[in-house]
Amino acid sequence: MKGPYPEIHGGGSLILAWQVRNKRVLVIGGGDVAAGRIVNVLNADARVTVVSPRSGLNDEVAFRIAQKQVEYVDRKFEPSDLDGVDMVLAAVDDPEASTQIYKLCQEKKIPANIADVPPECDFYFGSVHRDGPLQIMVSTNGNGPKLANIVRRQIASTLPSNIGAAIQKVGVLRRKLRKVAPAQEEGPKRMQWMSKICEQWSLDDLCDLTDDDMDTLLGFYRPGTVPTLGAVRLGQPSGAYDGPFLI
Ligand SMILES: C[C@@]1(CC(=O)O)C2=NC(=C\c3[nH]c(c(CCC(=O)O)c3CC(=O)O)Cc3[nH]c(c(CC(=O)O)c3CCC(=O)O)/C=C3\N/C(=C\2)[C@@H](CCC(=O)O)[C@]3(C)CC(=O)O)/[C@H]1CCC(=O)O
Ligand SMILES: NC(=O)c1ccc[n+]([C@@H]2O[C@H](COP(=O)([O-])OP(=O)(O)OC[C@H]3O[C@@H](n4cnc5c(N)ncnc54)[C@H](O)[C@@H]3O)[C@@H](O)[C@H]2O)c1
Repeated sequence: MKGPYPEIHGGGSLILAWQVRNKRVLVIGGGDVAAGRIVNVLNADARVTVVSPRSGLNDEVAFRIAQKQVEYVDRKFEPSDLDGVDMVLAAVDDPEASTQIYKLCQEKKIPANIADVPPECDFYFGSVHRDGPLQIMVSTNGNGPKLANIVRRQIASTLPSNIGAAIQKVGVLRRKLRKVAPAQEEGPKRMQWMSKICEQWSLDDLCDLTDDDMDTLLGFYRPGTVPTLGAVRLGQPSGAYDGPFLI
């Protein structure tokens, strides 16, 4: 029966923003695919260890090892490498080793991605656009990785060039707001106010917000009332403001 709720269309993946900061990620292999994986997890602030014979390292992986961006073990994978590891990314050109790695990870309940072997992946990578705090991932759920890349680039080309910078400013403002309006009394109103700022201010205005502007804005924070940036710049003191409001 068709209810009033969203219909279920199974067969997708659960797309999440996995917080791996300071988690231990083991990358097995040191070739081209491993190099890409390493960039992905370093950008998410993980602690990365690479296991691969030195003879198989590509230039980029060798560079990151030399720069101490990752820890390095110069040999083939051994099962003890999995001790204390939170995530495994395997990119080796040896199907037997890949399968052994995946089985061990399953036994130890360590989430694993084995490049090129979809049935041996607890999660797939996607094609990612990054602009500061903004990340957009496109997945074709294993159907067409090249098309994921094409769709991602098409989406990215439609985005305003200052969207990442604007989002970064909103992040700072939200953190300041939470101090001014604690959740117990102000939770829902605070969220409404933040949503209105995002809807009514232009991206340029958000980008232009200085630290001082934010303090002024929050100085006359009143739930349900959103001033313009121009009004903020007039620097009216807290509570006494009756200039041009947007709502
Ligand atoms: C997103 C991205 C991240 C990354 O891996 O870096 C990624 N593949 C990328 C590129 C790419 N990979 C391949 C080609 C050659 C052209 C082609 O085959 O289409 C190209 C294109 C290129 O290189 O430009 C070969 C390939 N890939 C897989 C197989 C095995 C198979 O399909 O059975 C084969 C061998 C097929 C064969 O031998 O025939 C499998 C997977 N690849 C995935 C992710 C996962 C599903 C993602 C999704 O469906 O959306 C999944 C399931 C598992 C995983 O690896 O996590 C990255 C795009 C990032 C970007 O560039 O923006
Ligand atoms: N999913 C994808 O998007 C995608 C794209 C291209 C290739 N691939 C696949 O990913 C795998 C890796 O590709 P690549 O281009 O990086 O290959 P590559 O040949 O450049 O690198 C293989 C690496 O594995 C290392 N290695 C081999 N056996 C090992 C072991 N037992 N322990 C530790 N390290 C070991 C080698 O030293 C080398 O560094 C291949 O199976 C390839 O077909 C996947």
